[in-house]
Amino acid sequence: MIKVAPSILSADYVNLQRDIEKVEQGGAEYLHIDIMDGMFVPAISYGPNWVKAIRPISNLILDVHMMVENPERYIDTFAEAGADLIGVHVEATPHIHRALQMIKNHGVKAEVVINPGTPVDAIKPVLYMVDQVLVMTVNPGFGGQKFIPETVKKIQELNAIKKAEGYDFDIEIDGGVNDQTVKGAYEAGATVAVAGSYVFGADDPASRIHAIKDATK
Ligand SMILES: O=C(CO)[C@@H](O)[C@H](O)COP(=O)(O)O
Ligand SMILES: [Fe+2]
Repeated sequence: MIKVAPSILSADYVNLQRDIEKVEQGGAEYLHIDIMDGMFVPAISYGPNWVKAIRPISNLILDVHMMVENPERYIDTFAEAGADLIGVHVEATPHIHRALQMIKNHGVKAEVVINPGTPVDAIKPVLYMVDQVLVMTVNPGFGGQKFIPETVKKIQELNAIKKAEGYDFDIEIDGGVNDQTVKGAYEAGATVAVAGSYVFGADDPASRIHAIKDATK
């Protein structure tokens, strides 16, 4: 069964604690926090103070997805704010190995992220050192977009490398995930599903978490 990471990008910010409690009680394992800098992606979302504020009110794994140019500038700040896992895009820095090393030096789980247009080959040299790979299933920047089915082939390719090399990283998917789109990705090897609008778009987010999990039994 896949692990679920609700993305607070689609939560009700005025009632954030209530929404976080709903997904925690609903069986989610992670809480996905999208950091957007207005440069790597057009939108600006929120920063490390949100991670710091959420840390004491939740036991969920705080999964920080940095959509930030040159993420090395802010890794220390997010680690100190209480992130459990930090993801950096291979497209956002010429120093992906250094960025991942910085995350690991804090004792925080390190994730490398690839956009739909980036081949798995681009991250092969760092796969030995990561705890999680995030395969974007939409182009990053906004919630509520449509799942790109062609990305499933990349999950398969990554899973084949994982098995051949004996790596034990998780494979996360992010974008357009619901109880239908998650199926093919899960069969291809995805182990963690981010879902924003699908989960928080319902009056009862727990039912949507269960639907994703039931689809991957
Ligand atoms: O990183 C991103 C978007 O760039 C995501 O984490 C979104 O928050 C996913 O939203 P949905 O596609 O599930 O609505
Ligand atoms: Fe994300």
